[in-house]
Amino acid sequence: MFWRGERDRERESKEQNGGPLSGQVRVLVVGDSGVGKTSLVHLIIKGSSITHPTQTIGCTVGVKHITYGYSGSSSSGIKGDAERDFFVELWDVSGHDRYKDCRSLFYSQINGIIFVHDLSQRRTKTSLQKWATEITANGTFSAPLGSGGPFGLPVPYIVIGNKADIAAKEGTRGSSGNLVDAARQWVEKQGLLPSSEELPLTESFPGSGGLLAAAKEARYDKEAVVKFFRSLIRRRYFSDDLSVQTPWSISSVQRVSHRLDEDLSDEDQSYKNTSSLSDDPYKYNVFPPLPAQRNLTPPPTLYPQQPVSVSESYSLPRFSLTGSSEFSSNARSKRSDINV
Ligand SMILES: Nc1nc2c(ncn2[C@@H]2O[C@H](COP(=O)(O)OP(=O)(O)OP(=O)(O)O)[C@@H](O)[C@H]2O)c(=O)[nH]1
Repeated sequence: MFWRGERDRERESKEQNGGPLSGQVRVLVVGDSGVGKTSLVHLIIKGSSITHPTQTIGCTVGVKHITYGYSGSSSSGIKGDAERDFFVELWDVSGHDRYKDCRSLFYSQINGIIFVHDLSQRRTKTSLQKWATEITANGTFSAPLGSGGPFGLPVPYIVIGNKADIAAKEGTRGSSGNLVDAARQWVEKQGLLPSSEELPLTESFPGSGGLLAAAKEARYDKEAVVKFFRSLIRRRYFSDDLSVQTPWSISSVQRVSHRLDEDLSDEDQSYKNTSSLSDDPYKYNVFPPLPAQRNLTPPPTLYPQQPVSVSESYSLPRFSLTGSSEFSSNARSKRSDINV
C-alpha cells in the first residue's frame, strides 16, 4: 500500500538518525454503555466533540500520536534524535451487555486503562469494579507493575467522570435512580449520616480522585490524560523509569476540566529523561525485560500491527508520520468496527 511505503521510507530515514522510530502503547477504554466512551475517545483524538455517536459494535480502535522527548545521551542535536513518535491505541470497548461474553477478545497486551463513568448515573461508577475484575481475570498485560492493584489490576489506570454538564445542571453528585442511592441521599438530607460512606452497595472506585469531563462540550483534562499516556510510554520503553514507583491509579486532584483549545505547550518537557544511559535509549527492544514481563509474550510492535483476529471490514487507522499530531480514523462512522 502506498501509505505504508511512505511510512517505511520515513522510518528508514529517521532510523538513520538513530534507532527505531516509534512505538505504541495500548489503552483500554471501558465503562457501562452510554457513559460516553466513544465521545471521549473522539475528543481525545480529534480534539472536538462528536455530534451523533452510534453505539459501539464490539470495539473500535482510535490512535493518538504523541511525541516523547528525550534528552539523554544523544549528542547529535538533531531533533529526530531527541524526539520519537509514539502511538497510543485507544481501544473503545462496547459497554453493552450483548458483548459481555466475547469482549475479553480485546483485553490483550494492555498497557493502561481509562475507566469512564457517567456523573449523572451513579451506578455507572459502582460498576467500574466489575469492569476491573473482568479485565484482571481475562486480560494480558504489557509492562505490568510488580504487584496487583485494586481488583488485581496490574497496569496503571485513570478514572474519568463524564457528562459533567448534566451533573452540573442537575446539581447532584450523581443520581442514578437506584433505590440505594435514593436512600443514601434521603439519609444524608436528614443529617443522619454525614459520612455517607457507611451505606453499602454504592461503592466508589478506589484509588483515584478522578477526572471530570463533558465530552459533548469538548471539555476534558487534556493535560492529565496526556500525562497518563506519557507515563505508559515511559513505563514500556524507558527501563530506567521502571524503578520509579508508579501508582496504580494515576490521579490528580479533581479539577475543573479545561477546554481543548487550551493547547498544551511544551508537553514534552515534563517528561524529559535525563538519565545517563550510554546506549541509544530508543533501541527499546534491547532492554532486558522487567521481572514481571519475563514470562510474557513480548508485546506486539508497531510494524506490522494487527493485534486481533478480526473481520474483513476491520482496519486500523492509517498512521501518518507528518502533519497533525492528533489523528485517527476520520470519524466514528469511518472507524471500522470489529464485528463480533
Ligand atoms: N450531556 C452529555 N451527553 C454526552 C456526553 N458524552 C456523551 N454524551 C452522550 O451520551 C450518549 C452515549 O455516548 P457514547 O459516546 O456513544 O457512549 P459509549 O460509552 O461509547 O456507549 P457504548 O458504545 O454503548 O458503550 C450519546 O448520546 C452522547 O452524545 C457529555 O459529556 N454530556
